Amino acid sequence: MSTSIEADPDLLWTPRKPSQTQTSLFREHINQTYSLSLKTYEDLYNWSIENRADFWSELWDWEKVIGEKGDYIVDQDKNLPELNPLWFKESKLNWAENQLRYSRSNPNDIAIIQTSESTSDYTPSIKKISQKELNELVGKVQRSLLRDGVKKGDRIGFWGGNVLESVLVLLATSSIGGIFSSAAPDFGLDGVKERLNQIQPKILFVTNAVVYNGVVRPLLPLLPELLKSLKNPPDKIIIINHLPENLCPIPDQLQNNNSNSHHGITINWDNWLDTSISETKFTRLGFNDPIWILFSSGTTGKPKAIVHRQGGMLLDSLREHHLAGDIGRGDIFFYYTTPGWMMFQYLISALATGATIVLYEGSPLKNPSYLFNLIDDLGITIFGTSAKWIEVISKTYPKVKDNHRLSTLKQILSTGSPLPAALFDFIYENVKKDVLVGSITGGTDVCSVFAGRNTCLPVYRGEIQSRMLGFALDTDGPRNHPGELICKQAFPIIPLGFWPLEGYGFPVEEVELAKKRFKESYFKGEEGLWYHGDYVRITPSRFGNSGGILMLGRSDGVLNPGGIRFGPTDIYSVLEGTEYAQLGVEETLVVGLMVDDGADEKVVLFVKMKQDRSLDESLIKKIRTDIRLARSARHVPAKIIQVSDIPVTLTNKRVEVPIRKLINGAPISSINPATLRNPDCLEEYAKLGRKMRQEEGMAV
Ligand SMILES: CC(=O)CC(=O)O
Repeated sequence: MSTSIEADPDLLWTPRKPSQTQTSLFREHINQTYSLSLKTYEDLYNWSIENRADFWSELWDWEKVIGEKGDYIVDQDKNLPELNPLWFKESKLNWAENQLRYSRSNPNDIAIIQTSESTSDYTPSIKKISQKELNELVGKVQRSLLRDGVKKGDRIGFWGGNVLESVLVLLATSSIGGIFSSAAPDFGLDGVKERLNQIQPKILFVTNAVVYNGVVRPLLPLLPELLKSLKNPPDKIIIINHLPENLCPIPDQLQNNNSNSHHGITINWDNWLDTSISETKFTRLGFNDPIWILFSSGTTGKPKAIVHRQGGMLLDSLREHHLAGDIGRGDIFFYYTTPGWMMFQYLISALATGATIVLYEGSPLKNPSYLFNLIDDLGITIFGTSAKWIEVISKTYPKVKDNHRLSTLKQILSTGSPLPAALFDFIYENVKKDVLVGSITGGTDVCSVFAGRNTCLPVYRGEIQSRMLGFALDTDGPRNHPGELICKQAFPIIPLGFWPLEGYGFPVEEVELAKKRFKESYFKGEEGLWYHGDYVRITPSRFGNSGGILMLGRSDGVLNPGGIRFGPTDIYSVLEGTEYAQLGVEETLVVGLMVDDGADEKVVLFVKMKQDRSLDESLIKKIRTDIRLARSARHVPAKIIQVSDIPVTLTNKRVEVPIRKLINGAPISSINPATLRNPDCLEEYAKLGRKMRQEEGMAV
């Protein structure tokens, strides 16, 4: 451990006024309330997990949650393995009421800015919606849903772009106690079908089209086939004209039903919407009532339909945005996402802090300067994206700071995959020096962040700043060694389960199967600890930060050649710099091939090259040398093979686990193609697997 903060070569950024941050002020408040003398973030973190009931209760008050808290928080002693205790059992609240709370106190503040990509014949205008307008719009959607008989527990589906209406539908659904679920425009028909068939929405909203990479991509032509394939189709389909109708006309099969009457199957948003004006009314519900269903990008079986609880989602998003992130009124918060990713919910929940949120629909990369211009034009203060986007920018648009002022920008958040150390350097050298780079991790399973950005702490190269308050995170191995990320105590954002939950009219066998699958997915072993599926290392505590986190890959993608365990990221990070991009390397994937009857494994590196470039002997030699020098001889892949494509999930994550299974002999049918963006490439891996197994003298 370094003795002085300035002497640490990995230190990249320090907060200017750490004592003024929400976390430090909260620590002072805890000290006063409980007569304690917690001095550092680490002290507060330890207190928060040793006194969970007090922590989450204090958080409720600190964040001025609207609702009745009640006396019961959680039974601290009834921990995992009770698996999933109820929290705040006596409380009553409404998620949407809390998201819209600034519409009463600050009606003229801008709540949402909506912007979209353009095409050669379509230039959308930037829309700004005030808090008051937002409340009234949600009220209109709410009344229209109620008129259509929507009630507590009904599922409402949304398929389409990251547009204002998606937020209105989510808020209105929650105001009534409905359960929201959305799919992105780029999910193929099978992906949408699988989701809708599981949850059976009463009403489905669809945007007529989206623009991506300058091209109009209509969704309506897919709708007739989608509806035909649903076991239990929605009562109504509401079409949102995100693009002008002349650019994407309604197909004939849908035209017939498109009437002003509310009995048709498909109705245009404008015809459906109740236009009378009055404020939204909120039904207060229990903390543990469901709010939305997210789908995990698991690659075997049906996607897991994860049900989250409204109180947990509200309280923890305030912990994340306001307490850890100091986001509040005056902030303009952008996160690049689609409604098919949990970052959509992450972005929208920042409304409860009073910040303005920015919705962007379109490709983030068609013009790499576009989003940086947006930061300057809108005065964005918090900018969120994926590690992949930062990597592409570092290769295609490296001189960011020469072209953009970025004077309002305070934080850059990154997720989706680990942010390698080289990309921290890229941001600080080429984007902005005085900015908090927050690599954040959590995911669909918790719909929040377990470890991430923290405004009261320094940023160290390659590290996630801290474990978040209230989560007893650890690894299943010794400290400072890589291990699986676990949570040792129950927390209020454990999902309620997988859909269907009990009590919603689904067959008992389906409910029981969902319960079993849920338990098997996260709670391993006798102790019933929460296994998050990530392979990580918690670094030693530095300057009171409770230890940062290094992400090493998905835990089941762990490599173990000759008994040396390491994550795929150890290899990716060596090959991710500009040098390899210039040599033509586009993407890589690393997995283990089982040898010696499963007693050992060989590391196999698949490389996708840019068009017209090939993986020649000299490049293979360079890869081997660089990995040996940067890591160790044990990390050097035994096989380095060029492939035509690297498989990714619908949310663009590389999939080590199914490819590992495939090359070790599992059939292609064991992988659900609807969960992948490019399932056509699986055949190539199956063939390569057979060839490699033959070379190793195994039966194929
Ligand atoms: C916060 C996250 O972890 C988001 C994701 O990568 O799915």
